[in-house]
Amino acid sequence: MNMREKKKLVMVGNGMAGVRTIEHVLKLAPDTYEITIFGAEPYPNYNRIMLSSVLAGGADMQEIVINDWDWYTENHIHLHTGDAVTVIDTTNRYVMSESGVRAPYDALILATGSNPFMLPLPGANKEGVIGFRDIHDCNLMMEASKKYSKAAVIGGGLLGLEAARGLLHLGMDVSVIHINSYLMERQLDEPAAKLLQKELEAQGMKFLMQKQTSGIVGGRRAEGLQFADGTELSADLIVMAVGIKPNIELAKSSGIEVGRGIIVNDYLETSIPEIYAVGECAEHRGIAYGLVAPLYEQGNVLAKRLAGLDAPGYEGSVTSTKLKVSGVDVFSAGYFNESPQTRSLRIQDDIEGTYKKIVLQDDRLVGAVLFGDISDGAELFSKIKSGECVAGKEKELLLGYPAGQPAGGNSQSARLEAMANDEIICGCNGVTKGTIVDAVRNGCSSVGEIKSCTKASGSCGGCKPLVAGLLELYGDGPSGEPVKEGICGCTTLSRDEIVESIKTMGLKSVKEVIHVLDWNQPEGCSKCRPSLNYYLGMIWPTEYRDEKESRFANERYHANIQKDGTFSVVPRIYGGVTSPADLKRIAEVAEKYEVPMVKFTGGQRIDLLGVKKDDLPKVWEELDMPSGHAYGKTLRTVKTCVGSTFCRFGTQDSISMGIRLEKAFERLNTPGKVKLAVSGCPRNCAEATIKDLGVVAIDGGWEIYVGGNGGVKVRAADLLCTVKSEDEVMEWTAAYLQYYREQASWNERTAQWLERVGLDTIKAALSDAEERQALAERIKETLSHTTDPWKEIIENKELRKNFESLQGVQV
Ligand SMILES: Cc1cc2nc3c(=O)[nH]c(=O)nc-3n(C[C@H](O)[C@H](O)[C@H](O)COP(=O)(O)OP(=O)(O)OC[C@H]3O[C@@H](n4cnc5c(N)ncnc54)[C@H](O)[C@@H]3O)c2cc1C
Ligand SMILES: NC(=O)c1ccc[n+]([C@@H]2O[C@H](COP(=O)([O-])OP(=O)(O)OC[C@H]3O[C@@H](n4cnc5c(N)ncnc54)[C@H](O)[C@@H]3O)[C@@H](O)[C@H]2O)c1
Ligand code: SF4
Ligand code: FES
Repeated sequence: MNMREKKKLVMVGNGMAGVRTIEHVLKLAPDTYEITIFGAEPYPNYNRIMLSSVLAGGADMQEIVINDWDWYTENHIHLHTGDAVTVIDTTNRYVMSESGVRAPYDALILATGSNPFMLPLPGANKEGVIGFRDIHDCNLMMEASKKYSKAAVIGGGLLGLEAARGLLHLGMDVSVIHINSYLMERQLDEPAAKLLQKELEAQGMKFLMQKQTSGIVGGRRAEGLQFADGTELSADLIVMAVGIKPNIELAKSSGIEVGRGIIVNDYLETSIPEIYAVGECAEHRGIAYGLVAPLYEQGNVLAKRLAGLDAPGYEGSVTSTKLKVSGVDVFSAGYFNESPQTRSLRIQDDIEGTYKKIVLQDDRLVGAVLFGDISDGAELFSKIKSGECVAGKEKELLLGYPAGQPAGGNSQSARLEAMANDEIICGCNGVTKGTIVDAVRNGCSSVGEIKSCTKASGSCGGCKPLVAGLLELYGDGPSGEPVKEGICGCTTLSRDEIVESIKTMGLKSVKEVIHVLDWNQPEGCSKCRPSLNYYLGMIWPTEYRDEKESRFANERYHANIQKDGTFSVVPRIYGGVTSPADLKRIAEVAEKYEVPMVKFTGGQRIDLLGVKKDDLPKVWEELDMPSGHAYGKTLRTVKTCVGSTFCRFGTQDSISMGIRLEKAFERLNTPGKVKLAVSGCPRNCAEATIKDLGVVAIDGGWEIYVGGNGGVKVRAADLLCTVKSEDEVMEWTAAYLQYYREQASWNERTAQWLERVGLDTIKAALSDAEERQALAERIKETLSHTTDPWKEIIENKELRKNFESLQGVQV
């Protein structure tokens, strides 16, 4: 067909929903239209969703372009960017732009999106008060972060929290002002929102809840906020994220019927013939959507209409959302609030930090909220959309695996394999498992290729791990390229690369590392999660909050699980020295809780074996002794010999030296477990030379041995140094342990580490007095933030509950 015979299709708005519609039109009716697009922004079509990631350092501006300039040229599209349409002449069928471009149309699409809703507060027009909608806003925030330090975000919804996270990443002190009593009330219920707030507070975000802003103070530039209750907050940058308003002004002034948005029917037709509206600016059956998935569905329907195909209309969408804040997994879909017609099932695990609620109506799933573990999101959302009957399967949906089956078979690949072909993997683009599997079978061999071919993972990116999982499951495996060995199968990054990235990029949580460093499994695995938890705690001793869910079961329960499911309890007995009173108490507790066995350990401690899980907090409480940490990668014991107080050979007081060491370094997190010993003379009765660090008294001083091991592979320790005083023993031990903490890989015992790096390297690092003292200072700082885990659980009702049998299931 000749170009001149083509119909003229004009689109106002060069954003996500509009251009997606055009892409479909080009596929369905490549020769029907001569296309002209006007965009008010001076850019080609870009992924607005990813602005949050740009702000948070997870992507750069170049990466977010969806269709570059060449795409428009290749598809013969006349593009006018940085030029807003100001007039629609609906009688003579043309539009006119700000710069005076006149474009006649046969069909006109309005895809003008939304504008951020700016609260009409006194002072809202001051410099430094912005919305968060486009590249310009994003640049303003990045610039402001270089000059100013305090940011206030008004609105604790999806956008506000993503903006706040980005500003935190940029080093600002960020307060979120929220009008409601809990965050994201449009997407979450209260328990999930409270968990979210706690998690974000741990990342450094501050919250002012139930606060109504009454004004913005300052001179030309904003300097702070005033609230209705008379309080104030100082801020150099104020971001308003209190919702959006469909951009309807152009339509309204052209006589097109509008409500909250531009009113459209099921075929996206407005009140004026040949004028259509799609995306956030459109109001369909009373709803103006603010997420891309429904907008893309609208785009599909409109493209078919424009291509002249006889296809069903758009009937509205059920939506799902995910908050794109690294380190926090939140998912919500459908109708998640209870009503007299619904019933809900909930499960909450405070140790794992997870929450899950499903809402049912007439035996159908109508809504879900997930926090902490969102791996069931895709499946639940599919069930909500399909409206299938789930009677009898409610608990299965809640627990995420068939009731009665162990969760072990619940790996991502097992789930993906079990999914039906019509289940949606990419919510944003409505791409099913079947479509992705077909793409893989037709030769797509990377997530990028699958994205080009199916669009899956091309919008918010939240489904990338599932797409990668399907590729692994149904692809041909590695393409022969050399694969770099990572710390586990989830990444190709080495231990050192990860530690370096955590430091330089300021990553503060396991999930953030997984997200920013692009792990191929969204939840990580049992190998990388505990190691990341360790590295984060080692690097950020003051601010990092230990992630219990990233620890092995023994460390989560602060007791070693035994063959029969019971636990062993080893209280701390410093230096192996006890008292009649402590022994009596141990005996009474053992009798009261019918502990089947009381045994001395190889490290001179008393082990109560066979304690029931429910009894653990009570046993700890009644023992009233600190945890002996017999279960963790930490300082286990300091074994001592009798020493000079009673032994006639003893030259030094090994017991008091041992107790001093144990009291100084108990509770320390280390890459592998650490055992110490102190002997009072070279006869070495405490076997100090097969310990991670052993101290042996000699005439006039002490020898310090390192890297010994008495386990599977016996290794005699090497002499690190000889010192004169107890204080020097303390300093060298502190420096050695901290150097090991900073340099070793997680799960690497000192013996393996020493063999890997060599004794000379360690000696060189510690021989400099200044460096040694700096290491000792760092360990001191770390230790000042540790607490006794047993005590913490005894005193915290919520944590205590996790030791009761299956908690939190409410039907
Ligand atoms: C920071 C951020 C994060 C988001 N994250 C998510 C997410 O994770 N998941 C999700 O589903 N959604 C998310 N959204 C929402 C999503 O980006 C929007 O739903 C989507 O972009 C809407 O597409 P649209 O084409 O309707 O509007 P837009 O993408 O806003 O495009 C409209 C375009 O029209 C232009 N325009 C307006 N008037 C005129 C005129 N008169 N002449 C010419 N051009 C005009 C505008 O300048 C704009 O470029 C996010 C939004 C933001 C701001
Ligand atoms: N991850 C995602 O899916 C994502 C991310 C960003 C944005 N978006 C979309 O962008 C749009 C805008 O997001 P949003 O968060 O601004 O809208 P929203 O309507 O979801 O949330 C606005 C929040 O601001 C609060 N609020 C309203 N008035 C306030 C006031 N005076 N003071 C303090 N708080 C006030 C509300 O209680 C509400 O929780 C939405 O359509 C959203 O879906 C989605
Ligand atoms: S190591 Fe020396 S001091 Fe200690 S108990 Fe043995 S002989 Fe006595
Ligand atoms: S779910 Fe957002 S890109 Fe796939």
